[in-house]
Amino acid sequence: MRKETGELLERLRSERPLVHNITNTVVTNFTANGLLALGASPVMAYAREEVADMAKVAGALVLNIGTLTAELVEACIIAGKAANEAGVPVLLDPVGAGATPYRTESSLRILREVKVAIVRGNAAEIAHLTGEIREIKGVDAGDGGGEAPVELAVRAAAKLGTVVAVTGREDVITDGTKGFVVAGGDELLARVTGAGCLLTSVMGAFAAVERDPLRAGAAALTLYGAAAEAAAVQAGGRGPGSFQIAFLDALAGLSANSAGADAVRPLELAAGGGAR
Ligand SMILES: Nc1ncnc2c1ncn2[C@@H]1O[C@H](COP(=O)(O)OP(=O)(O)O)[C@@H](O)[C@H]1O
Ligand SMILES: Cc1ncsc1CCOP(=O)(O)O
Ligand SMILES: [Mg+2]
Repeated sequence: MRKETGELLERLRSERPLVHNITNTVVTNFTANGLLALGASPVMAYAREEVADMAKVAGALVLNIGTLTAELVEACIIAGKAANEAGVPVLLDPVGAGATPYRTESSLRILREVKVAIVRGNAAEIAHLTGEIREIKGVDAGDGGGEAPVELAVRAAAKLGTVVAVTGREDVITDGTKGFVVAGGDELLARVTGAGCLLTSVMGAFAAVERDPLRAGAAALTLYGAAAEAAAVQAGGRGPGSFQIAFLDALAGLSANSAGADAVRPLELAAGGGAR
């Protein structure tokens, strides 16, 4: 897996895939800079008049409802359908699902009308999409209720019929029957707004160069965690501001050897679908 992750990073850097983001007003600049630092080519395009044309020529489409409006949700659906027709992978970040009914309903509507390759969210957001209640405060997860994210991710993937990534201290990506658990990262990621949103877009960049969403997602999660660890060292305890800048540098500095040998392990599922 480590070798494959390095190869995917090299492929990404040579192909520089166009990632079409329909995202929120908080994280637009950070997302574009993070994708550029990694080696992808970001574009933000929201107008209903153009989203289908942009999505069709992109390597991946990332839908993010962080500052949703009725117009934005319509744009997501138009773009998502065009991407589906063109065979372009679509990712969804259901920011704040569960914080308000409108966020939950809009995420579920997108999932009904668009074939989504990967949904990535924190534990509270993913739980709310499956109809379970978890503590959520705006866009931030609570403590996750103590349950291992593996169980939640497996249940959500089965219920939503798509690959699901649940992130937090430990990350999980699964299609409900197999997947990966990824360790690493740094707590400072939770102190930088947009760290989750950028991660979903980074997963989009990998999905553009690797059609297996589990492998693409695992590579993105592994390298993102490695970049965070390098940035924390570089920031030297100065805090979230220094870390944010160091993190962009660390994304640019990722190499085939950056992924830790034991950062990612295959998800083992017991007979009957439960996690072991
Ligand atoms: N306590 C933590 N320790 C290490 N990494 C973390 C921690 N909390 C979040 N992360 C990382 O931060 C990134 C964003 O995840 P998360 O905070 O779950 O998303 P969101 O910002 O959407 O709530 C992921 O790479 C995740 O692994
Ligand atoms: C603070 C905030 N409010 C609406 S969207 C947003 C950004 C959320 O970003 P992330 O989920 O990546 O922390
Ligand atoms: Mg988020």
